Amino acid sequence: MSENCSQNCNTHSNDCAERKEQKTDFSEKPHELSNIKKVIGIVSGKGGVGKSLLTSMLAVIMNRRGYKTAILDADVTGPSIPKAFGIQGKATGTELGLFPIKSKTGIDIMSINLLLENDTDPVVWRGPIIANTVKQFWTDVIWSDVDFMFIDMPPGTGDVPLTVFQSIAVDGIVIVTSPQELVSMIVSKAVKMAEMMNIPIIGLVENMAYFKCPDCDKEYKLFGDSHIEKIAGKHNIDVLAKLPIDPQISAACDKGMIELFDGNWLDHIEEVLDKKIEGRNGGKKMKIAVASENEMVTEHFGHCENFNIFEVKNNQIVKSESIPNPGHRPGFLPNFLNDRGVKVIISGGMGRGAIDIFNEKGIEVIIGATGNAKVAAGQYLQGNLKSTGSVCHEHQHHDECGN
Ligand SMILES: Nc1ncnc2c1ncn2[C@@H]1O[C@H](COP(=O)(O)OP(=O)(O)OP(=O)(O)O)[C@@H](O)[C@H]1O
Repeated sequence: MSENCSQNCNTHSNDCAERKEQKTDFSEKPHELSNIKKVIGIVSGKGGVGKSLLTSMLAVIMNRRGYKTAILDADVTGPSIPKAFGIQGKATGTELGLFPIKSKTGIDIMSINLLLENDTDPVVWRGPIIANTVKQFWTDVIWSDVDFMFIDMPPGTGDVPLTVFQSIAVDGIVIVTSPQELVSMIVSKAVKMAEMMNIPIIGLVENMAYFKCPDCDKEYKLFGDSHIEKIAGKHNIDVLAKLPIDPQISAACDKGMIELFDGNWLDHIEEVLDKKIEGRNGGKKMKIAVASENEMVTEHFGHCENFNIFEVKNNQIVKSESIPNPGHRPGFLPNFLNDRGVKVIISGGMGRGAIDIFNEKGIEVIIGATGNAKVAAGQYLQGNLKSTGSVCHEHQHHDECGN
């Protein structure tokens, strides 16, 4: 360290070797017992356009198709999800965390209304508390295995939705509008917010687009002609669906029977969400390193013989290579693997020091693994390999395990 260094990088404009990078990553990890594959946020420019309805419908459709589905109701000041699903009970918890409530057809739901004593109590909290509540729905709720989580986002593009986007790793958003809104401006704002957050936009849904006369089947555009295609074209995004105003829909919401809704407007959504959205380990490439003795997971991370590196795409191993351990010096191996793009390290055992360095670099550490390295990597991708979390303290392992 230079002799002039005050260890406060803000007081100097010059770059120096000791300069520490400012961290701007506010993302929070989900509860360690949650294994959530894809997270879809439903956003709108303002309240009352059908955001909760669309969130519910998407969850119902994906649940009908056999996916494990969950709804995180982040619309804390206007929570309408429990009512639409007819949920009366209250959420429970243990010292480990909170449990969502299962709907009649098995959709896991968490909402502020499942925690308030009286669900007609207004939530008159300020923005930071609301944002924090939503964060806790992500970090403190034990969601277990979820294929698709749908988040009913707080309305608008202000402070609260922004904080939610920063803390929860959303894989894509669906923007819902209605024709009477100032659609163009609202969509532009939502698109800008998504771009700022670097979140893919899955598409637009126009709600209340028309009313179909039950007697003559004629469609009436109650709010005038739609400009949704033009707006979508301007931003190069897809129009996923146009939903009619349908008294049966509002009746289903009011009676808590949204799970029985009938309509084919969103039938193609499985294709869009399953194939086109990159999940946590989805379309993005990533690498898993397994500390090994040849083909087998080793107990001793620092003194392993080789690292089996598996390249993953669409949650599948697409390439395998074995690289020799370049040698063990404290703190060296985490940097060595990080430089090679490794995002997950699997080992039998590891010292606290090495675990901390990996964690600082955002690399997930799985310890306690045994057996064949490729099988272990495959189990991890299936969500079946959990870290025992056991740190190696034994004196004789001190050096071998990478302390
Ligand atoms: N296409 C539709 N046909 C009939 N009723 C609808 C339709 N879309 C929404 N509604 C009704 O309009 C009301 C508002 O919808 P919803 O709660 O989904 O809006 P929102 O955007 O989530 O609003 P908020 O942000 O205020 O919660 C609900 O009673 C819902 O049943």
